[in-house]
Amino acid sequence: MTEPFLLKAESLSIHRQGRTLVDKASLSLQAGKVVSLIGPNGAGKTTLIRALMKLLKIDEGHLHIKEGLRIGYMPQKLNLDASLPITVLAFLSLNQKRDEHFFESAEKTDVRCIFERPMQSLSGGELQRVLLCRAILKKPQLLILDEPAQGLDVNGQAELYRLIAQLRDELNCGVLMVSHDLHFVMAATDEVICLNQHICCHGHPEKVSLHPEYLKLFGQQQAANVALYTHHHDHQHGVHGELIEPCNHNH
Ligand SMILES: Nc1ncnc2c1ncn2[C@@H]1O[C@H](COP(=O)(O)OP(=O)(O)OP(=O)(O)O)[C@@H](O)[C@H]1O
Repeated sequence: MTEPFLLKAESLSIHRQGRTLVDKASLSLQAGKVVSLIGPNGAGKTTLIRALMKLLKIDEGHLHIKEGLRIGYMPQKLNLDASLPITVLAFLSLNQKRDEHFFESAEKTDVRCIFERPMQSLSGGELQRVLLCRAILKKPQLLILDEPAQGLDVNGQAELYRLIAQLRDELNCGVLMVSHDLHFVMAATDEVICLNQHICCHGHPEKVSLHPEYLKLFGQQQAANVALYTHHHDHQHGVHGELIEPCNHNH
């Protein structure tokens, strides 16, 4: 019998140095579904996803992982040694054959054109695309992305979330991503899990965005986002973004 889930966590708790970092968290991930993990700084998001990948010891609870599950992971940070320059191509080739799939993955994530560039010279958006490319090289059934759009401007974020949705469709993989970009999370996610050590609320983005626990944690930020996206535009911009003085219509 095939399991309906790729990964299922039941009441996972992680304690370190007398502190509870994750408290009885339960979740389930399926092929073709995007789940976003949101929560304030220090809420335990990275700790939880590292535990789901068995990179950290779980103190209580159960973790069921589909046999042979291939996970592609995009970490939050990449520590590169500045004294050891490495090109994008060499970085992606570490432990990886340069076969047809390798070049297809590079095409999909649009990194082929930067193969010869040193990793240290990449812009934030280019680096995120390279890390995403590396995450899909092993043909993952589950993609785990830790703040994939960090440091990108609004257009860069929109582009990256579009790419993630496209990869989900093409690979039919499950996606679990940690995000702080509530605006995009709400638009690009099948399920939102709001974590603050314990899971405060979860479900469809529209439902979660109205949940009292969510509003307590993110109400102000959401209000600011709404203000940002619906600000009163009482001026005009020229083609280069310059401000054009309002005209006086004295007819
Ligand atoms: N090995 C450890 N021992 C003790 N405390 C730890 C350990 N690892 C993480 N922590 C603490 O656990 C808390 C949760 O950290 P974590 O990185 O999971 O949060 P996060 O939700 O991913 O935060 P951010 O949004 O800032 O990335 C933090 O207070 C962190 O200092």
